[in-house]
Amino acid sequence: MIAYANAKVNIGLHIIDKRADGYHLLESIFYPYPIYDIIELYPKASGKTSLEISGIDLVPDANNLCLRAYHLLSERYSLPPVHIHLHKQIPFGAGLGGGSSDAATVLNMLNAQFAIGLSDRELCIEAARLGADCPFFIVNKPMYATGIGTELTPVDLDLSGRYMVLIKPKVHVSTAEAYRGVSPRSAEFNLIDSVKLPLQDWKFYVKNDFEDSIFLQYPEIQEVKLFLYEHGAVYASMSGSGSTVYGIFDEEVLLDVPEQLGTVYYPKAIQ
Ligand SMILES: C[C@@](CO)(OP(=O)(O)O)[C@H](O)COP(=O)(O)OP(=O)(O)OC[C@H]1O[C@@H](n2ccc(N)nc2=O)[C@H](O)[C@@H]1O
Ligand SMILES: Nc1ncnc2c1ncn2[C@@H]1O[C@H](COP(=O)(O)OP(=O)(O)O)[C@@H](O)[C@H]1O
Repeated sequence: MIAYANAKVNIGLHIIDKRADGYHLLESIFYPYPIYDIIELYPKASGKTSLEISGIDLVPDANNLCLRAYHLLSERYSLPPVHIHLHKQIPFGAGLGGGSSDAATVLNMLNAQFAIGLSDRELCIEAARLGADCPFFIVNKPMYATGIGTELTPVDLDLSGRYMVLIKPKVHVSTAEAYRGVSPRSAEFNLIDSVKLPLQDWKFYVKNDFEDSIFLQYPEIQEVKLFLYEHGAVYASMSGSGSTVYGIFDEEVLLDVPEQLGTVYYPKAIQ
């Protein structure tokens, strides 16, 4: 069985409070983005569950979210061993949720392959054990996320007529470290109302609270945002805890991105 795991971007992100266990309460819009990891999974007649990774350089250790997703379900449903081949294309430490997407995709694949019969709602509960971003990838439609990111409500936001480009600076940002650098505060503007405004007004109202502290630490990420505005983006923002910055354009663009700024990603259909 082969499946494609897409990325996400965060449209606005307010960090509202910090829980006693250290997790933060937030509001954000999670929006699917069409770049993909490719996952092949098949049952093995014998031996142990194994993971092989190609594409972007990521070492296949026991903490890989593909394996954690397998072990989560195999403990409860005594699944046979499987082999997983992850072809990694979504950059990590990028705010694109690639690891969470892989995990959600493996949960979906196991559920189908072994006819476990879990509903999407039940899969979301399992996914939340693997990461706060993970349930979103089970639903995989534009969602207004609250709580620690696991409470999801469909949101009426359609950017399909626009063109979104990503630039991933060379630096990786650790999510846990990024959360340690922010101070929660009540949101200045209501996010759901703000995204109903014309796109050219978003730059005044749709904010990612991680930007201030991350831009201070990594000015090269802010440079990417300025580059996107200078090259015609109607709206640009860092995604999640970074380091990727996306720009939304009125029409298709081909950007001449200086090598030192980072790697550019254009939306692409599954190949
Ligand atoms: C910031 C966001 C925005 O969508 O995405 P990324 O930038 O990572 O893609 C998410 O909140 C990331 O979610 P996810 O990457 O699944 O986080 P987890 O694995 O659950 O947690 C990693 C660490 O981040 C911190 N964390 C995570 C979520 C949250 N609401 N509050 C937190 O404080 C915790 O320190 C936790 O140990
Ligand atoms: N399948 C996976 N793909 C990417 N990263 C993974 C995976 N499994 C575990 N990780 C770990 O999770 C970290 C965060 O990866 P990822 O979720 O892609 O980025 P982000 O949190 O920036 O969206 C990586 O640095 C890596 O150590």
